[in-house]
Amino acid sequence: MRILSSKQQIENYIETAKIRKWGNEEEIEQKVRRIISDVKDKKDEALLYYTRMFDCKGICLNELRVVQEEIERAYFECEKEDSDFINALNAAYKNIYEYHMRQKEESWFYTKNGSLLGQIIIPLKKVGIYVPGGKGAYPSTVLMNSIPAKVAGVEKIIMVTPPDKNKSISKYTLAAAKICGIDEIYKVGGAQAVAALAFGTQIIPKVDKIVGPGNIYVATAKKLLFGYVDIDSVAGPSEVMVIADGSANPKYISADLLSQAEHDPMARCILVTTSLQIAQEVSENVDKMLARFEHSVAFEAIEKNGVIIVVDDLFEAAEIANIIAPEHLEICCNDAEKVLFKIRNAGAVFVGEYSPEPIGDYIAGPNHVLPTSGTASFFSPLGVYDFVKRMSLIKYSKEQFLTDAPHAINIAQKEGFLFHANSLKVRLEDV
Ligand SMILES: NC(=O)c1ccc[n+]([C@@H]2O[C@H](COP(=O)([O-])OP(=O)(O)OC[C@H]3O[C@@H](n4cnc5c(N)ncnc54)[C@H](O)[C@@H]3O)[C@@H](O)[C@H]2O)c1
Ligand SMILES: N[C@H](CO)Cc1c[nH]c[nH+]1
Ligand SMILES: [Zn+2]
Repeated sequence: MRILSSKQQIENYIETAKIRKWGNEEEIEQKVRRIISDVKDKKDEALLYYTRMFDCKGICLNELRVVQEEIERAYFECEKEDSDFINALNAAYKNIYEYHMRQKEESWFYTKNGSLLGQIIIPLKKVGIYVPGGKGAYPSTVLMNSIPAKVAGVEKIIMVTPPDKNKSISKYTLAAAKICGIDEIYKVGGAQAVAALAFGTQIIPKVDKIVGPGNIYVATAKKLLFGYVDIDSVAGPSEVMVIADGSANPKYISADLLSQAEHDPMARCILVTTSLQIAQEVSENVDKMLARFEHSVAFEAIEKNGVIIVVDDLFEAAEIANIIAPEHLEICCNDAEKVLFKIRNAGAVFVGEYSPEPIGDYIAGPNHVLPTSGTASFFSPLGVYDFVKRMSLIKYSKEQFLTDAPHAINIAQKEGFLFHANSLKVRLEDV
C-alpha cells in the first residue's frame, strides 16, 4: 500500500479523495441512462435483453420470477449441507431485529385549547430491495434490507438480484429470503433491475422506494431514478478507514482493510495512523495476506485505492475521517472514545480491537447497508425510518381558530394570497 507522510502528499490525496471520482463516471452514467430509458420504454423486453447481456445468456422471460418451489429447495439444500448456516442466519436475524426495533417511531399527538395536532407514521406499501449478486452471494444483505422494512410494517417486499450463468440465484440468498418472508423475488440485477422497480414492467411491480447496496451501475441508477421513486442512500462499492495509534495490532488492521477490498475492485481501504512503524508493518502484512489468498479483486482494490496516511496526532486523523466520510470507520487506539467524540461523518463506527468491520457486516445488529463515496456526511445507515412516511394531522377547535385566524389572515395578505385570507375570513364572519 502507498504510504503518504508529507503534508503535501496528504493534502493532495484528501483533495482527490473527498469527492470520489471513479475515473470513468461519465461513461458509466451514459450507459446507465441508456439502460434506464430502454427499460422505461420497452419494459420486460429490455429487462430480458440486459439480463441476457450481463448475467445469463439463455434465460427466458418466464424464468425471471423465482417460484416458491425454488425457495423451498434452496432452504432444504442449505439445511442439508450445513444446518449451522441456518442457525447463523437465525442468530443474525434475532440481533438485527432487536437493534431495529429500537428505531421504531410511534405516531404522536397533543391537544391545545381543544385542538388536536399530531404526526402519523405510515409504513410504505411496496418496496424494492436490491441484493447484490454479481461477484458473489449476499444472504446477509437480504436480512439487512428486509428486517427494517418488516419492523416498519411494509406490506410487500419485492427483491431483485442477478442470476448466475446457469439461471440460478445462490441457495444461500434464497434461504435468507425464506427466513425473512420476502414476498416476490426476481432474477434481475444491475441498473435494469433498479429501473424496472422504479417504472414497473409487465412482470415487475412498480414500488414506492428502492433500497440496498450494489456496484457502481446499481448506485448510479438509484441516483438517476431518485424522484421517480424514493431511494435510501447511495450505497456503492465498500470502504473502510482505520484510525490507529502505536498501540494497535497491525495484523488485525491489515485483515480488516482486506475484508472490504475483496468486495469490489473499486473498494477503498485507508489507514490513518500516528505511527510510522504501524504504517510499515500494515503495508507488509497486507502484501503477505494478498499473496497468501491470491484474491484478484482485493489485489486490484488495494492497488488502486489502498492508502496509508501518517499523521502527527489523532485529532488530525479524525479531521481526515470527517472530510472523507468513510462508509466504515474503525478506531483502534488507546484512547478510542476521545477520537470517537470528534467523529461526525462515517456510516458506522467500530471501536476497539474486538469490533472488526465484519462483525457488523453479519451479526452485531446495526445495518450494513451504509452510505459510501463521502455521502455519510448527509446520509444515514439503512433503517426502519427509511420504510415509513409521516403525515401531519390538524384538527382545530373553534376557540383556537378564533385566536389564530387573524394572524393567518395577516400573513396571507402580505403574501398577496387573497383567497387564502378569504377562506379564513368567511368563518370568522360567521361567528
Ligand atoms: N455500501 C453497502 O452498504 C454495501 C453492502 C454490500 C455490498 N456492497 C457493494 O455491493 C457491490 C456488489 O457488486 P457486485 O458487482 O458483486 O453485484 P451487483 O449485483 O451490485 O452488480 C451486478 C450487476 O451489475 C451489472 N453490470 C456488471 N457489469 C456491467 C457493465 N459493464 N455494464 C453495465 N452493467 C453491468 C449487471 O447488470 C449485473 O447484474 C460491491 O461494490 C460491494 O462493495 C455495498
Ligand atoms: N461490507 C458490506 C457493506 O459495505 C456488507 C457485506 C455483506 N457481506 C459482507 N459484507
Ligand atoms: Zn463486507
